[in-house]
Amino acid sequence: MTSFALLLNRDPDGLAHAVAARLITRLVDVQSTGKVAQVVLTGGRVASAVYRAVAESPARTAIDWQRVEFWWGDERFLPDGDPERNETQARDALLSKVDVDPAKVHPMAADTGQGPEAAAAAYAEELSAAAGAARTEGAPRAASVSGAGSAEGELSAAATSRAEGADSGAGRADAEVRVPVFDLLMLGVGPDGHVASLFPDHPELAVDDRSAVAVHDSPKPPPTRISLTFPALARAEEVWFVVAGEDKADAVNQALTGDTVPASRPEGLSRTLWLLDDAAAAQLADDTRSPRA
Ligand SMILES: O=C1O[C@H](COP(=O)(O)O)[C@@H](O)[C@H](O)[C@H]1O
Repeated sequence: MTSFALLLNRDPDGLAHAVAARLITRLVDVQSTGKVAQVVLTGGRVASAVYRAVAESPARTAIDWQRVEFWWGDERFLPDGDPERNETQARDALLSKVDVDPAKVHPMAADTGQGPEAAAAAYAEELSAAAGAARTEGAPRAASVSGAGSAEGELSAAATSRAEGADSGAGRADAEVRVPVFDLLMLGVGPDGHVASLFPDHPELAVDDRSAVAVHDSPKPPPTRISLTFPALARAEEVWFVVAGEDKADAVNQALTGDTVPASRPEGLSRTLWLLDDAAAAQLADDTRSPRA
């Protein structure tokens, strides 16, 4: 079972700084075990504020940025360098400010005329290759449901039990979903309860045979996107939802009290955190609330 916590902060700025401090600590903790940290970034306003806060924190020097692998949970399918791309925002706010290894930064492809389906397939290939590399380097940090021998050697007991549960479904459709085990997956939530670029009532919610998918007709601009699928989002040790603003309060309440919105589905293999500002938590019942971040 994943452990679960809800942590509040007064305003978006306080939230961003609190999440930045946690992010630095998480990366330091993962690296202290000798691993290259695998992080999945999200997009949006709070995420950018978190990245800026990390870049501005003196504690950022505790991280060996060359030993962090960066992935994205979703992307707005736009030309390279477009300011609306999640990649552009993360590069501007953080990745250009610290000494990352360019080979370890894995943006989803920009729109170069190849089409979002090809771009999503290429991302799935890249994830699969990274999962394979993790296995051959002797650090079995790969998650796969492709058979009983899948490499969950370093997963927590909870993660192992979930991975075994998944493995037991011989012949299931998600047999080809192969991604590294992410140490941290950050997710925003839209006012409609979308997570990554998985929108309510869209067909991508049901995709379970790939790790990345093209998204069309997104209700939030731009209409064309790429997103990790739910099976891929399920391969993270820690999932952090980072949400600010009154317009998200209904979606947060729905996600935490039922299974009516996409954001209710992702869960960390070992830990799930909901990191909210007071406005985003406004509709939660008092007994759902817990200590401040
Ligand atoms: O379009 C997107 O929006 C959501 C939330 O963004 P926010 O600005 O409302 O915080 C984000 O999680 C997602 O990655 C992004 O593509």
